[in-house]
Amino acid sequence: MRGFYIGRFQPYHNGHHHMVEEIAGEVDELVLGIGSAGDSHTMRNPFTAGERIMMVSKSVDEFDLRTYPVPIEDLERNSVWVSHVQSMSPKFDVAYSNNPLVVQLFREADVEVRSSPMFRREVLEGTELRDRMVQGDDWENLVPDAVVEVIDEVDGIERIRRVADTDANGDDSADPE
Ligand SMILES: Nc1ncnc2c1ncn2[C@@H]1O[C@H](COP(=O)(O)OP(=O)(O)OP(=O)(O)O)[C@@H](O)[C@H]1O
Ligand SMILES: NC(=O)c1ccc[n+]([C@@H]2O[C@H](COP(=O)(O)O)[C@@H](O)[C@H]2O)c1
Repeated sequence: MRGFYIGRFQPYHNGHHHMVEEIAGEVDELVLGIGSAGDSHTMRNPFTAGERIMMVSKSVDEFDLRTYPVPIEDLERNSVWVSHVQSMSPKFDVAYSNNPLVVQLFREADVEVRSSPMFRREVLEGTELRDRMVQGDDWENLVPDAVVEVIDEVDGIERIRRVADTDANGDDSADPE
């Protein structure tokens, strides 16, 4: 059986990792949808699809599970989003998500969806992690080691601080100076 799990993974954290570990006990193969793939260099979406593919691929290497990372760009129309996902992904039998909109769209398209309880959500939340990176607070123990390595390789902390500064000044444009 093949599953599908989508997230923005900005960054991929231990909550996502815990979910993949649980999913690994239920499926033989898993497609990892890298959501909002066209977005990067903003406070909400600092990392590129390629960088997120590295985070996810290196992290899930420790599980006995074949995975396929697939970047999925956003669409203006929710009503055709499931078809868009299916057009980009290997075929899957079941979708995993805790995001209410994603759950609703898959169910309306008659795709089986499974949700799970949130794991340590008080700290394992992308928004919280990005805030910690900007503030200089501890975040490294909330993500797999491989994610620390990737963020280091791409100078991610420097980037997120710069974009936080840009966002705070109300400037959405990428100003290379
Ligand atoms: N701590 C967690 N435990 C279990 N599932 C989680 C946890 N955090 C996120 N998820 C689920 O993983 C999927 C992808 O989440 P996403 O990449 O948006 O992370 P997030 O932590 O919610 O980030 P953000 O704060 O940036 O929105 C969603 O289905 C989400 O509900
Ligand atoms: N219309 C659309 O493009 C559409 C609809 C539902 C979810 N999504 C995407 O799916 C992903 C869901 O992941 P999260 O659970 O991390 O929010 C996000 O990247 C979100 O933008 C896109």
